[in-house]
Amino acid sequence: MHFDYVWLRDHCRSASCFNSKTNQRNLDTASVDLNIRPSKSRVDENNLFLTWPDGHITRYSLTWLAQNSYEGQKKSSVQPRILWNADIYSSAKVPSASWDKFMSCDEELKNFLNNFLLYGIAFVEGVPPTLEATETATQRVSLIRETMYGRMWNFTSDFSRGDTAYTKLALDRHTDTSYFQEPCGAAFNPLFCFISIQVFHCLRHEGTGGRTLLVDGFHAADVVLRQTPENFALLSHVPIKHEYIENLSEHRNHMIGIGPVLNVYPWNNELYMIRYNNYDRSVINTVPHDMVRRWYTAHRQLTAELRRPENELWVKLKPGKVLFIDNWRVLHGRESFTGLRQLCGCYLTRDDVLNTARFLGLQA
Ligand SMILES: C[N+](C)(C)CCCC[C@H](N)C(=O)O
Ligand SMILES: O=C(O)CCC(=O)C(=O)O
Ligand SMILES: [Fe+2]
Repeated sequence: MHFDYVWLRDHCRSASCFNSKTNQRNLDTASVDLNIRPSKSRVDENNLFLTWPDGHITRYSLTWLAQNSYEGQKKSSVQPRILWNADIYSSAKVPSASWDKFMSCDEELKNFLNNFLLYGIAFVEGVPPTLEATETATQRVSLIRETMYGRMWNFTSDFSRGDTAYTKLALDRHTDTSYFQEPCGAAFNPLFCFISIQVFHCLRHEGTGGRTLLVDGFHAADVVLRQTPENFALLSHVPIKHEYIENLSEHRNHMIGIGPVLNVYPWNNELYMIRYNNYDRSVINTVPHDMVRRWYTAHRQLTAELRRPENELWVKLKPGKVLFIDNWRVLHGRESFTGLRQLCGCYLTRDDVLNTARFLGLQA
């Protein structure tokens, strides 16, 4: 492990430098000489002690240093995940949470969130097929993220908005709100059918088709990384625009989100977000001419992985079965359909989902 002296001085956890009640730094970092060196140092079995030129003594536990070193972070992952194709997910027989227990028992919520973090999708069954119950279920997990689609949405194929989601057409796999600077997490109830973590809940459906398609974007990206690392690198470095332009008399919106298709933490190359929406991808003018073709080649390889039939998990959402989707990881789509099909759901704020998970003791 390597530590810089200025870093060590900045991370002093003594009472005068750090308020352990608020977990906030008291020390004014700008007052530390950038060339500071301790005048004395000492180690015992568990601690390192440094005495600074002004006489101030800092004690670091060796465990704390190991946990917080760059070398330690580089080797560990921020969030454990199980990458899946249809077979892996089905064989895992991941249980759905049941509505009553989900609402009343923290252990049930914890199991639900654990599955959600591991697989990027999770279900709650037995939810009343109403907007209100969907909202109640969602609030157990997170704050609801209000967007230009509203807080809770209740949508059907009435073309009430300038987007293909509001039709009976098939939708190929995609992530939602790729045109936001920070895409939502989601939930769907098929009045219901749920999606950001998005919630989809299919409230009712009379007719044919309309199954939901789910694909683990991280599984596909991982194959690209292992087979063709230079393509993974392109997709994780080249910024791309996504755009939503709606021009209806009651709804005028123009959203632009810019960022790479694959988003990775720079210190360990761990993937944390995929933005993939070929419908909403905008003009590519952020890429130098000599890179454009290589980017398309990389994008094609990712698309081919995402489209492998063995990676497709098809589910028929029934009223009462709420689907939560980590919209930063799992792509969703749907079959075309006939008849009446109504879904309600909402977007979630990712910070608040992770907050709930951490509160329950999960690594997130
Ligand atoms: C209907 N509902 C509000 C859930 C989604 C509408 C968003 C559709 C958009 N093309 C996107 O992919 O973000
Ligand atoms: O109709 C569906 O099942 C989902 C449509 C969709 O992709 C969306 O609303 O984001
Ligand atoms: Fe969508």
